[in-house]
Amino acid sequence: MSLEQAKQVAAYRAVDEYVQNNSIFGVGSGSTVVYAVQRLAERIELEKLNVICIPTSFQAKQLIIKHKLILGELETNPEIDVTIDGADEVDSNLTLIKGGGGCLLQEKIVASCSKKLIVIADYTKDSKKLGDRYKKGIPIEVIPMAYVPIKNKIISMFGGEIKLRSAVAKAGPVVTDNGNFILDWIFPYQDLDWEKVNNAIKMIPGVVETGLFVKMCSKAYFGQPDGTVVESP
Ligand SMILES: O=C(CO)[C@H](O)[C@H](O)COP(=O)(O)O
Repeated sequence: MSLEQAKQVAAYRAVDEYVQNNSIFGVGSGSTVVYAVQRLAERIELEKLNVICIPTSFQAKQLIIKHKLILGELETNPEIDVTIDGADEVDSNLTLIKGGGGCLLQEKIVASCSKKLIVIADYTKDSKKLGDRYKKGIPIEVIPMAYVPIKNKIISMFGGEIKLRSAVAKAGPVVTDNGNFILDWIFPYQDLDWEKVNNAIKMIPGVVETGLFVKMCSKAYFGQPDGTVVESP
């Protein structure tokens, strides 16, 4: 079974278990979420469900529109029943690294408004300790004018290495859906208190949000190479 199929089985399982009629649903971002929205659209059509979808990015909004689902916003629906989203790495405490796709700010806002955040991923994202699997670092969304001082401050506080994320089909940095830059912090591989690290980074002026999701995720589904799905916890 391919990695894509592993993503799909995890996504289908989560949507089947968590999406209910007359609910508000947060739509995460990334390649795994594409399968979740596919399944959601199938269920809505078959079961005639009433589900309002709140996007976490431009990509998520496009998916909602493409599948002709009901598009909502936090202004009118500030309380979300469940959000299903991908992750770059999930440790044994369900602490997440997110933002590999650059959408961490809106993902965290929507997750913070959700009664439940459910993660869907393939088996390569399932780790014991952050840094075991995802080697690109923790994404940090920053105000462009402040990226150099922020980079220096994080390195002097915690060490490691920081790269300004570069765009692929454009010269220069990635600019997020919110007009900001992304720093990828390759942190020293050691036992860190992620809640403290997250709070300390967030206190630096110019930091908008980090891709560290601590105590936010209720459950993770990992699609396996044999087509089964492993749940955590
Ligand atoms: O945090 C994210 C985007 O900001 C994604 O959820 C994360 O990068 C996982 O993406 P994929 O499902 O493509 O592996």
